Amino acid sequence: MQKTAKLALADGSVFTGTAFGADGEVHGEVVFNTSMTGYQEILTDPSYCGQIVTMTYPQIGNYGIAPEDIESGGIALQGFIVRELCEIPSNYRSTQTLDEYLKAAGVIGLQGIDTRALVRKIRTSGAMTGVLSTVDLDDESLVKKAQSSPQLVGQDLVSKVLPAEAREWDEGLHPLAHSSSTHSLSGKSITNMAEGEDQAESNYHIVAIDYGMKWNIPRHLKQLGCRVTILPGNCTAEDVLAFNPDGVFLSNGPGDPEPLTYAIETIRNLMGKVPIFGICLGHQLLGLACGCKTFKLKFGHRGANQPVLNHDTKQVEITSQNHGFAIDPETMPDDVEVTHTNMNDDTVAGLRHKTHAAFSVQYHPEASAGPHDSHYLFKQFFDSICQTRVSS
Ligand SMILES: NC(=O)CC[C@H](N)C(=O)O
Repeated sequence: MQKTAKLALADGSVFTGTAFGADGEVHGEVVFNTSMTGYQEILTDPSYCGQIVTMTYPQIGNYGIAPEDIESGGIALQGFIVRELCEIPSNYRSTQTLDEYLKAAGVIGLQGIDTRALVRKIRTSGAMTGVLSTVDLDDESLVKKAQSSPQLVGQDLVSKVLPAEAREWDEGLHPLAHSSSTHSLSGKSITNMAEGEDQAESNYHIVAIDYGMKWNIPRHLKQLGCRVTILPGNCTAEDVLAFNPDGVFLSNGPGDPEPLTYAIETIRNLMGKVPIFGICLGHQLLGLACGCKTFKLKFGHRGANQPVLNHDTKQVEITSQNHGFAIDPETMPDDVEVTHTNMNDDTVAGLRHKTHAAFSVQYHPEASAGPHDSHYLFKQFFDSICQTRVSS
């Protein structure tokens, strides 16, 4: 028998549909993602911690769940909303339906609502807090709860998703993830990433600081032929330097970057000592460590077709994105420059320090899911590691 679920927003609107996944009640910031594929990677991206995610693509679940496609140890988002759930997936890699997956993970799903109307509301009014419930179906009570649930701004959500301890990462890219443009088709190494250098020959060591990292990032770092050590996002600069790394990577992660003062301090103490590359939250934290400020976007960028202009090459990259905050260019000090711009709204999509080897992007070159246009950034990081080693 079908069970009712409801989503109430802080502006008083209520959407009634059918429940799938687990039963219960959650609150969170309601956001939308425009990707046509990649729902499994979205579900397991820790950056969605504290959020209820709506997919704009009308049918979700049609290729099921494949264990190789997870991006972290579990699902960090609060709830998942689709127009239509596909209950009979067709995919030789699938081991479970989306419904079964959410049930097992204890995550509430809602389907059968007008997701276009919901998205238009968010686009017009901005991301809002909401409550998703299968247990309380009283509109008035749900709206009250939505209005009194906490805002994302000012919260440290990284502490909820960072790993408990350090570990080594040994997995390279999945053979299916190799693109012909940047990776050798033998699946052995990234031939043109390190100018023909074979994976096994590099002895560089990268420390990746994990604020809720998507696993396709260390897969890419490993594919560069480097030793990869992952440290929890609350590590100090001394913890990092104790490994004597050749490069430091700053990961993606959930929520507002400004409250993460411990992470900003660590990065500030690493700058100038070791090459740094940051993605998404890592980009925002690098910017904050350089003296920039961040602000909250009206409804954020979440999807797999965001156009970004590379100022060096004048080329446009189509990128995968998931963020609700951005660097304020007005606050950028003189020793920092913008390298990439989001062409939809002219927000900062990449920056670099003019004197230290440190650069970052607001988007996701590891894709997963999404286009592979920006894979070159991993090579750029590798090159800056090589150059620093040669000149030191
Ligand atoms: N994917 C991410 O790292 C997101 C960064 C940050 N939490 C934001 O929403 O802007």
